[in-house]
Amino acid sequence: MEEPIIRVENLSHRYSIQWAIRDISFEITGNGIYGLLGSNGAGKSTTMNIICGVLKQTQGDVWIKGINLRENPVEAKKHLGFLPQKPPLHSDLTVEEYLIHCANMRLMPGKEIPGAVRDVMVRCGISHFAKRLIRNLSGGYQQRLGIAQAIIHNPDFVVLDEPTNGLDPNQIVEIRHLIKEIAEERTIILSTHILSEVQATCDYIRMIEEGQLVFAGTVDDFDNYIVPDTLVVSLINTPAAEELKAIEGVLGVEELGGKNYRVRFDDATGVTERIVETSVAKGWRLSGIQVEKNSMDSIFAVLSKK
Ligand SMILES: Nc1ncnc2c1ncn2[C@@H]1O[C@H](COP(=O)(O)OP(=O)(O)OP(=O)(O)O)[C@@H](O)[C@H]1O
Repeated sequence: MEEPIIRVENLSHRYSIQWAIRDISFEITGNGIYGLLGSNGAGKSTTMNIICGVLKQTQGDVWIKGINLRENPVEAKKHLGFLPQKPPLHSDLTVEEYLIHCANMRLMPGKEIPGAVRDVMVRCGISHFAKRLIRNLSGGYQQRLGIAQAIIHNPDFVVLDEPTNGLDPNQIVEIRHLIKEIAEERTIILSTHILSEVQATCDYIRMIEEGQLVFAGTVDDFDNYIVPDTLVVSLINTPAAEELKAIEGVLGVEELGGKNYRVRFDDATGVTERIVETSVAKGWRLSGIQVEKNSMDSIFAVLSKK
């Protein structure tokens, strides 16, 4: 069986008496972008800091490519890149000097460093700023450099903490594009509390609430976590709500104004068929019928029990 890129087993941590995270277990085998979701104080940073070897857990274990992070941190971290919320940039260095410094910190062999720096600058679209002081870069380019330092040693696993925080809308689009590109060859865990970011960027979701894992699945699984129970129906020759309510399987009808009705049901397929048939029989002239999906916000609220 394929070795997971990361395996987290029964991870628990307490700062003082209160547990910040409790018994979190998951593993990731394939490439792609995993969104780490959770409300404020849910335990995301604690989990990420442990996974990145910045914080020592109270209990449990983390393996990166089969290497135990607690027992063999230097080896495990060779496969790991990390961009904290505040990128660890040195404003008085140039882009190139800083990346050489990062490569040295990563214990890369000296002869590999110039090539690696060149490659990562091309990859992250910052080659033209190689000689520029970091303090003179815009926020978007500083974030590109933050991503470059996280992947300079070509790790299989990269953790990004709120990577688009503080960027303007154009920079956000560019950084998301870059993250998707680098995820083609590696696994990324991306922490965010912006649900539209998860929808735009991630393939999978892990959600933590009150220190426990409450969801693990694809973005589609998350989207469909609450089974829809309403349809929006548009009828050109508007009937009285009672007529719709009389259709078998319809549990309630709300008039939305114009030609639209919200219909609550117990079985989507059966009710849709019966509404279409009744509309034809009664000449209502159906112009639209669609199941109403729950928004990611409402699913997030249910999972975080708010
Ligand atoms: N250094 C610390 N000392 C004591 N308690 C802490 C410390 N850091 C975090 N906590 C507590 O641990 C719990 C989890 O916090 P954590 O920062 O991991 O959550 P989070 O999901 O990252 O939140 P946010 O989105 O607000 O950053 C919270 O109750 C928090 O108050």
